[in-house]
Amino acid sequence: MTDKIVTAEEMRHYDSYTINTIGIPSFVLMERAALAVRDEILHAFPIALKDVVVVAGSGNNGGDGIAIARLLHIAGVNVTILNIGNPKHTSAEHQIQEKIAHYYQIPETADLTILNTATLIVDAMFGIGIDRPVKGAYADAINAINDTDAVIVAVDMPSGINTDTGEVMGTAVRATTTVTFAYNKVGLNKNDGKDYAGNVVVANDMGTYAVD
Ligand SMILES: NC(=O)C1=CN([C@@H]2O[C@H](COP(=O)(O)OP(=O)(O)OC[C@H]3O[C@@H](n4cnc5c(N)ncnc54)[C@H](OP(=O)(O)O)[C@@H]3O)[C@@H](O)[C@H]2O)[C@@H](O)CC1
Ligand SMILES: [K+]
Repeated sequence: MTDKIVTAEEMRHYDSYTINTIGIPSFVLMERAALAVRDEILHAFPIALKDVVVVAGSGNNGGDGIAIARLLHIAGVNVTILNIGNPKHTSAEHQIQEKIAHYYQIPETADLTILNTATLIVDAMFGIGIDRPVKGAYADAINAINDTDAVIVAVDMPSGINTDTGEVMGTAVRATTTVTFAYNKVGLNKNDGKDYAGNVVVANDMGTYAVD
């Protein structure tokens, strides 16, 4: 157990060392991340599981989200994936998660109105990889998430919150709970990030190696 609080760069360094030097495949880390979020959802929000929508961006945060959708689907939850990312920019891990989700026949849509029927929303748009202000369709999706009465579980970071400063980058998801991976993040503890994150759960058994 550690109370280490890290920046995006530190987290990327630890992830990279764990994957490239130690040799734990990134897909293993992604599955462990997804299992942690699934467990938190099933244990903390059993009464909000009627209609779950996973909002997935095109990077690895979105890949986590699609894995979470699969794990909830396997657990018998009615879950739909709302894809808001750019299909031309999907990460390798995200593409594999998509392929697996298709085999499981998990419903997918690009229609934001599905958010109005959601009892629980998993925010997997952007994690530590957000690098510019959120605009256009991405901002519309975040604002639509915030306009619902659903429980909102953010994956790693509330989308739109700067991992290092806690500042809102244009607009940001207001989460009920944020499940963050390996270590707490600076941006979950200062400025608006503190409020937008809601209850912060650190999934600290990821196996990520904290090398200097
Ligand atoms: N590394 C690991 O081993 C592990 C990582 N894990 C997970 O991966 C996450 C990090 O993944 P990541 O590095 O792919 O970044 P991520 O947060 O998905 O964002 C990049 C994407 O967002 C996009 N984008 C960014 N800003 C944008 C904007 N304003 N407006 C619009 N688009 C914007 C950007 O688009 P592009 O710049 O390509 O156009 C790209 O598609 C991390 O938080 C954790 O959840 C876990 O699985 C555990 C193991
Ligand atoms: K997120």
